[in-house]
Amino acid sequence: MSTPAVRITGLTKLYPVHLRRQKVVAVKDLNLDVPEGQVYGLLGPNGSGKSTTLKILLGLVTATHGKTEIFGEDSRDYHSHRDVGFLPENPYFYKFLTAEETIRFYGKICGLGGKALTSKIGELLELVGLEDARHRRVGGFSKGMLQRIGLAQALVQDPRLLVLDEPTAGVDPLGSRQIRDLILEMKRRGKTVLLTSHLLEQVQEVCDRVGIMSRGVMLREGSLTDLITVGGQTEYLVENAPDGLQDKIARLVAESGAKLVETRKPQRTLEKVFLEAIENAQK
Ligand SMILES: Nc1ncnc2c1ncn2[C@@H]1O[C@H](COP(=O)(O)OP(=O)(O)OP(=O)(O)O)[C@@H](O)[C@H]1O
Repeated sequence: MSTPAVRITGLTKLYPVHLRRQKVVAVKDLNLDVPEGQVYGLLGPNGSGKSTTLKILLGLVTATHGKTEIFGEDSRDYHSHRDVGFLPENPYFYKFLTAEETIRFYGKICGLGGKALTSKIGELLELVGLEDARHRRVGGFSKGMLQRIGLAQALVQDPRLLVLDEPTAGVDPLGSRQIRDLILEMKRRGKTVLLTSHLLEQVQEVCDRVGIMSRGVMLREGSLTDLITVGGQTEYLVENAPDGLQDKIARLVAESGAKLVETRKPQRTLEKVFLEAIENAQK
């Protein structure tokens, strides 16, 4: 089997509590693999240890026990970070810089420069849909625009692994749709994405694998399809059903000894209705 993009083995993190002897257990004996080329969603309620796990992986916080690897290298070694782009939970950007200057700033930190960086900036602004805001100061950006400029900075050195902490938190449905489309585009380009979220429907749309954490412990983990498929049942979707078909189907099902559990009209999600209404109004 190929080396996973991320491997976390027996990870535990205890935070000291000021003036107390007992410690907060933020992460407890966590194991997970993120296969290369997949989108992995780490889910859990507030305080379940998601951000701590990411911070340890990125070398921003030290682990109490356990091992974290990026493409087979110990992630405490900063060389392993050359292939990683990171979008923190609440990214902070210099308000007086424009979108272009912001990406240039991060590009230079990553050792890029000259014409290569200038063309990279154009490419990234187009990718995240901010070409029109190229010369606008980031201080006036909406939350959705800030997350998109955050994604652009995470992509500046063309990393193989993207780590996104709550990429759509606080973003409206239209903005979060754009971010999800970008995540899928990254996957199409062969990148691996590890993200955290508590917006479950959104995770369901983009993730191949999911881990559910609570109080630092991994409760469930696996491929999204395995986790959400209801065993022993089959759904049929029929278009233009003539009168009487439903009764015939019910009879056939009864004759076969199976049980017809439910017949219902398919529904669209409220999000789809919302996005359609907004998009039509913008035409
Ligand atoms: N620097 C710190 N010092 C002490 N305790 C901390 C520190 N950072 C996090 N914790 C505690 O560790 C636990 C896990 O926090 P963490 O931020 O990793 O959770 P999370 O799942 O990312 O939550 P959220 O969804 O709110 O971002 C919480 O109980 C939190 O209070």
